[in-house]
Amino acid sequence: MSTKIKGVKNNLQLSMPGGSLVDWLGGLGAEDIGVDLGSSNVVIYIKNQGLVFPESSVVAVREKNGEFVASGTRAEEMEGRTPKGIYTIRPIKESAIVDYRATAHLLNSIINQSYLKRMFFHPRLIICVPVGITGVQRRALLEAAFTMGARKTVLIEQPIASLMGIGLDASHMEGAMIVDVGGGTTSVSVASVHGIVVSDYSRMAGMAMDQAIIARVREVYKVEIGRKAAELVKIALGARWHIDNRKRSTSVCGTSLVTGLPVKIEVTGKVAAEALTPVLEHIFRKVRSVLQKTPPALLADIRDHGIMITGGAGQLKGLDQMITNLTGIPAYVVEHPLYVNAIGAGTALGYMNDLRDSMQDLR
Ligand SMILES: Nc1ncnc2c1ncn2[C@@H]1O[C@H](COP(=O)(O)OP(=O)(O)OP(=O)(O)O)[C@@H](O)[C@H]1O
Repeated sequence: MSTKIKGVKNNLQLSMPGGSLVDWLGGLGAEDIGVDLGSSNVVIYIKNQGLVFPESSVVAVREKNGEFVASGTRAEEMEGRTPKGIYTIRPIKESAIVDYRATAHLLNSIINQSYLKRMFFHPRLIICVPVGITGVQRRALLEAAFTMGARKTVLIEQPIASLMGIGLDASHMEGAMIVDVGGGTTSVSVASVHGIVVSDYSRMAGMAMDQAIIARVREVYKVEIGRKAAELVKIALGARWHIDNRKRSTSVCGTSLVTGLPVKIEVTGKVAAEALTPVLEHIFRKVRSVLQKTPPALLADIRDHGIMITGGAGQLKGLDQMITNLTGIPAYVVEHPLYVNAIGAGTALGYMNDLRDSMQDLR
C-alpha cells in the first residue's frame, strides 16, 4: 500500500515568519542537520548531502580518566571484548539520554566524520524526540546539543518526523497510525492535522526480542548465545505469523552450558517464534489500546491509509501480518523503516528558519 501526500509543516512549531538573520545565513550553508537519536542507532541527515550511514549508539570510555576512545560502530565492535581499562556504554536508553556528555561526543564524531574532514562549524539541528518526553529528558538532549556546539536546536516529535519522512501530509488527513518498533522502545501513535492525538509506548522492542531469544535458546538447547547471535536468529526467522517460519532454521554459535565448550546449534523457527510471541503480543496490546482510545472520527482514515510500521525491528518478518490479522486493519512496513525519522527531520530542515529554537527552553 502506498499513500503519497505532501508536507507536514502544520504540525511543526513555527516561530516568527522568516526567522533571524543568523538563521537565514545558516540556512545558506550545509550545516543544518536532522538527527534520529535511537538507543540502537543514530541516523543523520545533512542538508544538501542526504543521509549518513547509521552508526551504533555506543561509546567506549577509558576508565582511568573518562576519555572517549571510540564511538559508533567501532565502539559496538568492542562490546563484550573491551581491553582492560576500557568499558563501553550506550548513552541513550529507551529513547532517553542517560549520559549527555557521551551523547554529545557520539553526535560530534558522527557529524565530523560525515563531513569528510571539512571544517565543522556550529550547526543547526532538528532532533526527533519520542512523544511524551519529560522536561528533564528534553533538557539533557538540549544540553548535549549545546555541548557539541549547536547554535540552534529544534526538537520534533518522532511520529511527525515519520509522517514527513513517509511523505504524508497531516493537513490533508484526519488520522494516521504509526507503530515505531525500535531497539529499546516501541511507540504507537495516532497523529492528525492537530498533532499527536493518542500515543503509548513500551520497552518491548528489538532488544527485548533479542533477550527473549537468548533465554529460550538457553532453555531449549542448554546453550548460551550472545546478543549478536540472538539478533541474527531474530532477523533470519521472525515471528510465528511469518509464513515460512516453521520450516526454517538458522545456525549460530554459543557456549554449551553442559560442557562449557563452544558449540554450533541450529535454532528452529518454532523456537524463535516461541521466544518472540510474548514480546509481540505485548506490542499488539499497545496497538489495540491506542486504537481503543482513538476518536471514532479518525478511525476511517486510519483504515484507509493502513497502519504504518517503522523502526528497525518493525521489519521483523511476520510483524505486519500479526498486526493486520489481530486488528483487521492492513498494516505495512514503510519504505526505509530505519531511516524514515531522519528523512523526516531532513525534510523539516526546509522550514528551519521558521521553527522555534527549543534551546530557548534552556534559558
Ligand atoms: N530485518 C530486521 N528484522 C528484525 N529486526 C531488525 C531488522 N533490522 C534491524 N532490526 C532491529 O532493529 C532494532 C534497531 O532499530 P532502530 O535503529 O529503529 O532503533 P533505535 O531507533 O536505535 O531505537 P529506539 O527507537 O528504541 O531508541 C535492533 O533491535 C535491530 O536488531
